[in-house]
Amino acid sequence: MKKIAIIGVGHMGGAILTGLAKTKKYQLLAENHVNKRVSQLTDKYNCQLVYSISDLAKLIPDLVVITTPAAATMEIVQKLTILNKDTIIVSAAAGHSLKDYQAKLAGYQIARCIPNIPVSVNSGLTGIYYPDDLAPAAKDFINEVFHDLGEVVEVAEEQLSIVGTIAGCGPAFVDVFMDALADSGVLNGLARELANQIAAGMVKGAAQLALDSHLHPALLKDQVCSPGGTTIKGVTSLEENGFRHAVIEAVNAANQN
Ligand SMILES: NC(=O)C1=CN([C@@H]2O[C@H](COP(=O)(O)OP(=O)(O)OC[C@H]3O[C@@H](n4cnc5c(N)ncnc54)[C@H](OP(=O)(O)O)[C@@H]3O)[C@@H](O)[C@H]2O)C=CC1
Ligand SMILES: O=C(O)[C@@H]1CCC=N1
Repeated sequence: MKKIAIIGVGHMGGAILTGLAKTKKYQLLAENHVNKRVSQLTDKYNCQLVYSISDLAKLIPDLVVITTPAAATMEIVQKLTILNKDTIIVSAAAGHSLKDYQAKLAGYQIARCIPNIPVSVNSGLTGIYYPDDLAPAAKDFINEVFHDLGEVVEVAEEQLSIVGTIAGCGPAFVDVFMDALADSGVLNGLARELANQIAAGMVKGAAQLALDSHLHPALLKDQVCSPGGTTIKGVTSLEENGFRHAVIEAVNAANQN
């Protein structure tokens, strides 16, 4: 069984750990500060937790996934030179270029990715940048792991930021949308739980239809808007209130780093 280590078991690291645990394909390792939240999670998923990079190195992971805050990442990366040279490293931390990693980890196979939080339910979308000189076996293994967590989109490094903003930050934007939909349900007398269920189920179905049909979203929208009907009145209200502009501005705001 291949060993996968997560460094920094926060929201993202925990989501990856959770999704990978469900596959039962890998031996899972984790490194974090001493933290009850983390030990509870690693206990739940039978994942070996260590508190230092030197202890992690002794376990000889095949793949290390870095999910630490950007500000802490380079300090941690510096310590990774004690890992076995065959260890593949993939960083999910935003804010550092591949060159930054290569400068500190000469000779290692390294890639960058931006996953999203639905990896915890194996329905994620991960943008990955593979440098040209990455060994095919390393690329194949990273691909396999992130395919186990959902969809994978291979992108150039300069596209990783915007892909990561839409896919990585996007779940939060959709969550705000779902919460607002549920609020409107509650305003109209629905119980909160039912309103949440309806909002999430609707978003899931609309996304599935878009994926399965490959139709442009505008055409899908047209299918719902009956002439003179209720939906076009709602769409008109969204346009009047700058919904599209608000979404584009949100992505632009999040993409500034
Ligand atoms: N959240 C998301 O949806 C996504 C996040 N990312 C990226 O993932 C990274 C983490 O984000 P997120 O999970 O949201 O943040 P969190 O704050 O939830 O998690 C960070 C984790 O890293 C741990 N940590 C901090 N410093 C160290 C260290 N020196 N050594 C080991 N572990 C450390 C923290 O431990 P402790 O809490 O004990 O201090 C915590 O468990 C960021 O770089 C972010 O850009 C990328 C895509 C999506
Ligand atoms: O909020 C953040 O900075 C990270 C990057 C993508 C999603 N979460």
